Amino acid sequence: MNRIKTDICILGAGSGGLSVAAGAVQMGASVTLLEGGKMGGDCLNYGCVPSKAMISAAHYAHAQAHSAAFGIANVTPQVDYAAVKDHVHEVIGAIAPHDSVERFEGLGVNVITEYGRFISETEVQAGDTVIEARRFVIATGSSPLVPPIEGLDQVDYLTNETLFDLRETPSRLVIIGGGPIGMEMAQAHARLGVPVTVVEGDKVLNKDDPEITAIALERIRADGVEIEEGFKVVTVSPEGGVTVSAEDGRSVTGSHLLVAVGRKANVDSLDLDKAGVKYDRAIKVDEGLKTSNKRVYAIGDVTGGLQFTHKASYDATVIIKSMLFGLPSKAKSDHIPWATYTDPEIAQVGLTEAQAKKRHGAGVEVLRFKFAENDRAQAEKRTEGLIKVMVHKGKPVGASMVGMRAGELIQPYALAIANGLKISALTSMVSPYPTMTEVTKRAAGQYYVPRLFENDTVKRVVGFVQKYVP
Ligand SMILES: Cc1cc2nc3c(=O)[nH]c(=O)nc-3n(C[C@H](O)[C@H](O)[C@H](O)COP(=O)(O)OP(=O)(O)OC[C@H]3O[C@@H](n4cnc5c(N)ncnc54)[C@H](O)[C@@H]3O)c2cc1C
Ligand SMILES: NC(=O)c1ccc[n+]([C@@H]2O[C@H](COP(=O)([O-])OP(=O)(O)OC[C@H]3O[C@@H](n4cnc5c(N)ncnc54)[C@H](O)[C@@H]3O)[C@@H](O)[C@H]2O)c1
Repeated sequence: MNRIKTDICILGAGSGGLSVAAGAVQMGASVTLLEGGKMGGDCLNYGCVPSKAMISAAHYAHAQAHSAAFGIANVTPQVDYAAVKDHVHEVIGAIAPHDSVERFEGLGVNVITEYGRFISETEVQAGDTVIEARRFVIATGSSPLVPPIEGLDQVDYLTNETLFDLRETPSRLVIIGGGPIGMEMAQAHARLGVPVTVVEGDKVLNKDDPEITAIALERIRADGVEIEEGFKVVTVSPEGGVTVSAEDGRSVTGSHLLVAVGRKANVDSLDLDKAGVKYDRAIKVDEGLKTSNKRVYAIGDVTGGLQFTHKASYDATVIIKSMLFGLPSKAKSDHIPWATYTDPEIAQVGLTEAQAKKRHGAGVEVLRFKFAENDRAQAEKRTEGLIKVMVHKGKPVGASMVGMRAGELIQPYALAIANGLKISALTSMVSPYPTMTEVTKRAAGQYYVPRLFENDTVKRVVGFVQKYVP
């Protein structure tokens, strides 16, 4: 058995682990990084990257079939599903060098391509190496949750770990779960010509503001996605390919089944008890992302909560400050945005309207601005869209958005909320015309409409100045 000593040992080379490794080694710490699966983790190999690459292919298919409004004849897209998957893997391949063993070794990180598990409070074993470290970082991510639904183990089903390797075109895709994975993949497949049914136990996209999601759902349904809400799957059978059935007797049959019902933290093989690290469904961390063993941090999906790539990278910045410089550092979550890449996209930062009213009561003002009033949206014929901004004491506390590229357009509000800026910071920004981002400024401008345009005092002052000031 080899024994090595290092300042920082990181378990998992996904978004969180790689961010810690790159930051810590370049600031002078000795770093050992363990990865038993693929470098880049879920995001690169089975998550964000392949899903967005598929969505991009679906966008081109949809555009071919919907160009007549611009004076260009619609054509029926000739989709080669296997070639779409080639494109997906090309994109993964293009990004992979950035996350590779070679790049990280080049930065000075000691990379061990093995899974690690704790053997004591200060040691981890990976293959035939025992690593003793000053600090450990658990960044082992999450896996698709496969619920104990009767009959599910009797059929072939897909998850995000296998979907992007499927090369035969489904004749009908049934998706269990109408969260972001389910809805992004449903619309992408529908646009690529695959009939799709989503079955959802609750409401689809239920973590977002319903006024916002209703606008996206209109277009998703128009693309041909069938949605069955209140359809909690209780049995699955191989009948007719694959059939899912709900408690109330409804059933849906397809050729392929995608299970997208949430995530399970990767804690099982870590021997956390030997490290004195407490966990239940996820690893428990304090505000500084330390576990119950103060030498061990946990970041990203394995801690539950918001499960996004940018959240895992943010967690990395929080712990680097405390591990490398011994400074106090606390993770916040109010300023973490998210976007769901349906078309139109849905984006959120801070509080939704319901959350803001619950937290701040009647003191919350909700500003609204429709994309239809934006000239660029008119030129693009993408007028379906809405931004809502929740303001408390002159500061935005949340923004919810639906519309073309909402994931990009939400960012001025992510900046404002992260830095506690006033709504006037948004209105004093000058946006180039004609851009979609003008909607963010125009929404903020609504704050001043009653204060400036519907205000008798302002009118009196202006009248006085016009009459008496030369
Ligand atoms: C289909 C899909 C689409 C998504 N789209 C988006 C998106 O558009 N935007 C977004 O922000 N987020 C998206 N996400 C979420 C995002 O992928 C995750 O939040 C992110 O990957 C979490 O990063 P992480 O570092 O915590 O974990 P991961 O990226 O999962 O990395 C964990 C790594 O740890 C390794 N590992 C596990 N156990 C051990 C061990 N014992 N020793 C060593 N290594 C170990 C694993 O092999 C893995 O490589 C998506 C997820 C899915 C499934
Ligand atoms: N654009 C993005 O940033 C993006 C995209 C995809 C995934 N993700 C991340 O991955 C996570 C997981 O996504 P997800 O869509 O798998 O999970 P999710 O938890 O967001 O949604 C799962 C859905 O499945 C439903 N469900 C559960 N059991 C069911 C049953 N038996 N029958 C019918 N419906 C059932 C739930 O009610 C829920 O709405 C997300 O929360 C997010 O953090 C992010």
